[in-house]
Amino acid sequence: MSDENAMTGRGLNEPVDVRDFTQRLPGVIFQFHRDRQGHMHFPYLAGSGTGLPGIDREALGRDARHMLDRLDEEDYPRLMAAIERSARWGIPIATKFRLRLSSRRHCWVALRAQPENAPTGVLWHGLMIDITEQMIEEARLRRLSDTDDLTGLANRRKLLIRLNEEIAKSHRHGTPLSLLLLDLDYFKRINDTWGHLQGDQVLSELARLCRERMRQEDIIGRLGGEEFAVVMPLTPLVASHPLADRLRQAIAEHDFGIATGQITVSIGLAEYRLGEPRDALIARADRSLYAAKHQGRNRVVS
Ligand SMILES: Nc1nc2c(ncn2[C@@H]2O[C@H](COP(=O)(O)OP(=O)(O)OP(=O)(O)O)[C@@H](O)[C@H]2O)c(=O)[nH]1
Repeated sequence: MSDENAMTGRGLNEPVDVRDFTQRLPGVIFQFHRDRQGHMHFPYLAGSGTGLPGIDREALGRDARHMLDRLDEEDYPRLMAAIERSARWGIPIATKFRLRLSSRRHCWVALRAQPENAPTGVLWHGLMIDITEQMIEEARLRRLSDTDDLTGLANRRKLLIRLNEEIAKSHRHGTPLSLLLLDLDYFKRINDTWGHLQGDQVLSELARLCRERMRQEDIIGRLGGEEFAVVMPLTPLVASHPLADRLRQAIAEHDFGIATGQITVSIGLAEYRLGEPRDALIARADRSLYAAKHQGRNRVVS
């Protein structure tokens, strides 16, 4: 007998009280049945890990709706499709979903299940584990990898991903899309005169101003250094130009804590042309920005 088994006083594979054992599992093991009419229930459900709070397990033995009704709206159709695929092709289900605990709280559940054809329909054998903590940690790490440290804006990587998505939408629906590139004027001078820390503060304050001035659906990011970008969905140039100019003016008039009028920005704008590659759009906005610098700064060029 190993040391471990010596502790339990049992030999390996000696009979255990299975009922007691399953109730102590840090998860739920189950059988899930769907009959030919589509009625679903859990003939077997045991374990303690996934609390299924507020869900009566007895009731699940009669009708799985008691749990399915608590599924997050987005996850419900996804899980139903996974069940359908699994039943049709005999492939395992491997997915995760959110269960509503209250109007504002939910938990995440990972589900694995193996289907088997039964005389009455399809029977799955599976397990569910609460993965809420892992999902929260994952979301925290994702936020970190998407966010610019100094300003809290989307970083370059995230902004380019969002730009790709908006270009795809614009391409599909033929809707307008503007890209704005913004660069602080003579920022080196600000750093040299007031110090790098003050420079950092100007960048954070500028980010705050952009967030305040732009619309909820606009995506604002810091491309790096003193260069920022705003992706403006559903916005043609005729609309984005006055918006950009109002932003430019607000920045020029803002008190950044150093002499007002010291901080100005140059802005380059471009509107997406159907079928144009992303980098061509960026290059056109960049050329406009270069022209704004060249023409004397503190201006918008499209
Ligand atoms: N404080 C601070 N400065 C930064 C940061 N990133 C880049 N910079 C500074 O931004 C300055 C950019 O200088 P340049 O590229 O010469 O441009 P500029 O002085 O803004 O001149 P124009 O763009 O031509 O108007 C440099 O001094 C960089 O050190 C940052 O995170 N914090």
